[in-house]
Amino acid sequence: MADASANKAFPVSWDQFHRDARALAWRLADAGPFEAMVCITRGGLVPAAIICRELGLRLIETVCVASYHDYKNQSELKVMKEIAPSIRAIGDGKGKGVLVVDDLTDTGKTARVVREMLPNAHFATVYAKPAGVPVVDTFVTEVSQDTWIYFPWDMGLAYVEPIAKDHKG
Ligand SMILES: O=P(O)(O)OC[C@H]1O[C@H](OP(=O)(O)OP(=O)(O)O)[C@H](O)[C@@H]1O
Ligand code: HPA
Ligand SMILES: [Mg+2]
Repeated sequence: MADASANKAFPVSWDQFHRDARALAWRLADAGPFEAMVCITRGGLVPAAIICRELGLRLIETVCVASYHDYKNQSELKVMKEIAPSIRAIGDGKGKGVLVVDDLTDTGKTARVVREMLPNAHFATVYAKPAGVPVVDTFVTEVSQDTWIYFPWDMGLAYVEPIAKDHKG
C-alpha cells in the first residue's frame, strides 16, 4: 500500500531523474505516433517537460489529480481539472494518439481514473510499484510496494550523521 508502511527508501537525484525520464522517452519513441501529451499534475509535470522535448511534442494538456496529502498519506482522489474536449477528440476520441505521463504509479488508482477518461491512450510513468504495473503501458524502473520514492523536488541538502556514530561494528 502507498502509506506509512512504505519503509524502504529510494531517493532519486535530479541527474538520475533526468536519465530515467530520457530512458522512458527512448522506450516511447516507437510506441507512437503521438499527437498530444496529457500530463498528470503535479508530479507528471517534470517528466513531461523532458519527454515532450525528446519526442518533439508541443501539444501538452494537463489533468489535475490529487490523491496524497502530506507525506505518504493517501486520501480520497480528487480530479481538480478534466482533460479539455479538444484533446479528448484526438484520434478515435478515446485517447488513441495521446501519451499520458506521470512520475510514478503506486496503487494504480490515479492512472486508473485517468484511463477511464482516455481508455486507448498510452500510459507512461518513470517509476512503478507492482500494484500499478498492470495499469501502465511503459515504465522504466520497478520498485517494491513497500518502497517510498523520494523525488528531487521534495528534497533538500541536509546533514547526515557519520556512519561510525551509530555503527556497532
Ligand atoms: O498510483 P497512486 O497510488 O494513485 O499514486 C501515484 C500518484 O501519487 C502521486 O501524486 P499525488 O496525488 O501525491 O499528487 P502530486 O502529483 O501533486 O504530488 C504521484 O505523482 C502519482 O500521480
Ligand atoms: O513512493 C512515492 N513517492 C512519492 N510520491 C508518491 N505518491 C505515491 N507514492 C509515492
Ligand atoms: Mg501525482
